Amino acid sequence: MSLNGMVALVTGGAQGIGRAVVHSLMQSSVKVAILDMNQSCGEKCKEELDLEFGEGNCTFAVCDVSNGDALRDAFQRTVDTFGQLDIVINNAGINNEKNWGKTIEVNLTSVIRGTYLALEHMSREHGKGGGIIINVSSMAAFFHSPHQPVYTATKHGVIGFTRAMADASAEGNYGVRINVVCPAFVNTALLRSVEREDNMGKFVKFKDDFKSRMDKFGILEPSLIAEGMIRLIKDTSLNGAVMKITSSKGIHFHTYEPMSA
Ligand SMILES: NC(=O)C1=CN([C@@H]2O[C@H](COP(=O)(O)OP(=O)(O)OC[C@H]3O[C@@H](n4cnc5c(N)ncnc54)[C@H](O)[C@@H]3O)[C@@H](O)[C@H]2O)C=CC1
Ligand SMILES: CCCCCC(=O)/C=C/C=C\C/C=C\C/C=C\CCCC(=O)O
Repeated sequence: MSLNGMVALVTGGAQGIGRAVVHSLMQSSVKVAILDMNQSCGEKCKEELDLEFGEGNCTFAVCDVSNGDALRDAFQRTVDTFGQLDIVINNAGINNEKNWGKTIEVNLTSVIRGTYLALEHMSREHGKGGGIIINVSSMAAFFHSPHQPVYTATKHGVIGFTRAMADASAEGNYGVRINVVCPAFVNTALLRSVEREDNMGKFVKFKDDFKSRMDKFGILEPSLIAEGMIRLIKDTSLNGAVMKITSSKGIHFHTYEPMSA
């Protein structure tokens, strides 16, 4: 499946996993709208992408995904600029056990809102031509982490929401495939927040235990997560898939018991 000419929107796309998938999409000739709340990082990212791929192939907008109106505007501006929307990656996430309410807003509520906005712009229900949504969860949803209970809860939530919406899309003939990716530890700024009391709150005292998990399970590069996402986009048979990415098994899928009638 060629992605040439498609338009994608990536939240939290200025650095880390988001930035890696933006780069992979642009290598496949996809035009990309990058949303991020980090202005300096986003501007630097766009400058570098313009140099590599030429101007006019990506946009950057400062957008806090937890602000519903701002997110709605950013989706609309993407369609106004590029004329269509085909791929949405709800990637922005934080790790903050101290301000755990914010963690729920960014990691779960904004993923739900981003999915609904994506459907407004892509679903046949709304007279649109279909598309692909990827929501970003974590292996923390499978190996619960005592160091980050609320982060873990949000990542469970993202999987449940995505699978249910994928079924709704199939049953409602939305023409939109909705999948979720669950990376293990990835070498990004987020991972380094394990050292910080203002992120981990009282759980910071477990940081050595957390770090020994990283030593045990290894740390992945963002490019591997981007590779997994491109597979989710290109494989038209995948809807409601839960992709896991770990050091020991690489890119693979979680399987569930079939639901009995
Ligand atoms: N790094 C890791 O070990 C893992 C990360 N993940 C998930 O991958 C996703 C991306 O994380 P990383 O690339 O590691 O983190 P990162 O910290 O390197 O990048 C996240 C980006 O999201 C942006 N962001 C944060 N809050 C935002 C908001 N409210 N509105 C808009 N942008 C916002 C940040 O400014 C940043 O540019 C997150 O959902 C994270 O939970 C999942 C598994 C492992
Ligand atoms: C500082 C917070 C950053 C949190 C980032 C995150 O989401 C990482 C979670 C990763 C995993 C959860 C804990 C342990 C399990 C890790 C990998 C299991 C791999 C098992 C295997 O098949 O090898």
